[in-house]
Order: sequence, then C-alpha cells, then structure tokens
Amino acid sequence: MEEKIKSLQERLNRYNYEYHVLDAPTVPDSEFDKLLRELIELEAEYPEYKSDTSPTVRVGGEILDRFVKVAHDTPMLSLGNAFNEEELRAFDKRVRDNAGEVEYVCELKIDGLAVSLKYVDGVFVQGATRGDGTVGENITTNLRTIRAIPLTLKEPMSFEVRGEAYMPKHSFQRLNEARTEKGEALFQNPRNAAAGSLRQLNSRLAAERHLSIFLYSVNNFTGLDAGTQDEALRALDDLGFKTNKERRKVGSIDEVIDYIDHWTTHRAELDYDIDGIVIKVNDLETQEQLGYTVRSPRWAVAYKFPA
Ligand SMILES: COc1nc2nc(N)nc(N)c2nc1C
Repeated sequence: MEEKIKSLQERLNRYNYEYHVLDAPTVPDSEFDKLLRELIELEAEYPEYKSDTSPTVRVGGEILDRFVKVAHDTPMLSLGNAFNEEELRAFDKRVRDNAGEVEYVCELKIDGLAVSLKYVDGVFVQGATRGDGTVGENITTNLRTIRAIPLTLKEPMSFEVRGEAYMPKHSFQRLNEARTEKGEALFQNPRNAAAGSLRQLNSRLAAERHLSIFLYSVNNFTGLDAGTQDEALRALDDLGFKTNKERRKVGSIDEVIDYIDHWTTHRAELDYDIDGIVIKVNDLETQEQLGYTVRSPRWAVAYKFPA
C-alpha cells in the first residue's frame, strides 16, 4: 500500500509541474482530479504515509492562529530605482567605470509579493515573506498551496531561492467577480489580492486563489554550477522551478532601453502585472566585485514604469 501511495504522490506532483511550471499538461484535468481524490482518500485511511511533500497539501487545510516571525539568513534587499533613460545611462556608467565592459540580464519586475523559499536536501521546508528585509513571516503552509512551487527538487540540494508570488490577471478578475456576487469588498489590484491571499491564516483560502510564482535569484550559489545570472536562472529551470521566460541577455544599455520600450508597449498583453524592468549585471563575480550599498545591490537597478 505504501508503494501505491508514494507512486500516486510522485505522479500527481509531476502532473502539477507539467501544468503549472511547463504549462504543458500531459493528462486532462478530470484525470488529475480523479487521482487526487483517490490519494486524499488513501492518505485519510493511511495517515502514516501523508507528508509535507504530498500533492494533497496543495488544497490547504491547516489553520494557524498567527504567523511566526522568521529571520532571513541574508537580508532581502530592495532595488535602487531608475525612472528615465538618463538615470539608466548613469547606472550603466557607474557600472562600467567600476567593472569595465559588462553584459546585462533584463527581467520583468512582477508586481506581486517578494518571498523566500528554503530547500533542505531537495525538500521545500520553509517559505517567508520579505517583511522588513531582515525578518519576515513564516507563510510556508500558504506557499505550499502554490502549485508552481515544487515540494521536492530533482536533486537533493539545499539552498534558498527568492522570487515573486503573484495572482494572474484572469484569476484576479474571477476572484472579484465572485466577491461582487457575495457582496464582499473587492481587491484593488492583483498585487493586493496576492498579498491578502498569502496572509490568510487558513491555507484552504490561499489554495483557492490560484496564485503563481516566478523565481529570480538563488542565495549561496554553492553547488549550483552557474557563473552568471542567466545560467543561474537556467539552473533553476532544470531543478523544476518556474522562472520568467521573457528575460533577455544584452550587451549594452541601448539594448536594455530597447527591451524597456518593447515592454512599455506590450505589458498589457501579459497575464500578470509588471511594474518595471530589473536590469542586472550578468556575471556573478562582477556582481560581487560591485557589491552593495546598505540597502541595495550596486549591480542591479529597477526601471519603474510611469505610474
Ligand atoms: C537581486 O535582487 C532582486 N532581483 C529581482 N529580480 C526580479 N526579476 N524582480 C525583482 N523584484 C527583484 N528584486 C530584487 C531585490
């Protein structure tokens, strides 16, 4: 019986990965739902085989009476901002005066909630909000309901990844339609809806909000053979994480500006809100050479769209 339950757990976790990370399901929803119902029943009958890495945790259920504070191993920094081309070129000049010629990676800045995910021996063990950058809130049970977050990795690695949890636009519209029918207050925007959902003490409510996530950085790169941000993102893909595919590696600030112009025009076509573009020096050693101010990396800047 243990074998049957374990293989069902692995099979459903793989189906979640295909659907929510690859956006390429190999079975119809009806098949997934049938198998999940079967697993829920089997785990109810044999609770000794339930575990935090079983896909049944996605539906939530545990109700906390409060969130426990958790200190980040390394601070979750904020980004310096640039609001126009002149400030972008000033950033580029500072970088090149210090580090010479560099490549940049341009990434969409998702308008969601920054979160940190900790894995030990390939198992998702803790998730936290950014909080004040030094101390956040432990929202592990709610983050386990985000189907795009792998509960186990393909390799037994231990590290921390950071990214942005968000609510897709179509989920936001559906949620507010449902709240209108129930005469409940509406959420102002997907970012508030995502933050509100992840602050639910009852994870069943978070599970119903169809949140997703894009991961964008790894802490302590040890064990990850990545020399650049672009390679680190590809390594995250290979480990089963969802990263944003619209990123682009460029060789000059002019190409950065072209990328920004493109998304200034086309961001309405995305199924999620973005509030800017993050530009990062690609080479990780050069990032360390440029270092940090007290609050932000000197090797990155966030271009913010006009409000
Ligand atoms: C390296 O630090 C960061 N990188 C980021 N990357 C993306 N794509 N989006 C962010 N919001 C972001 N925020 C921070 C602090």
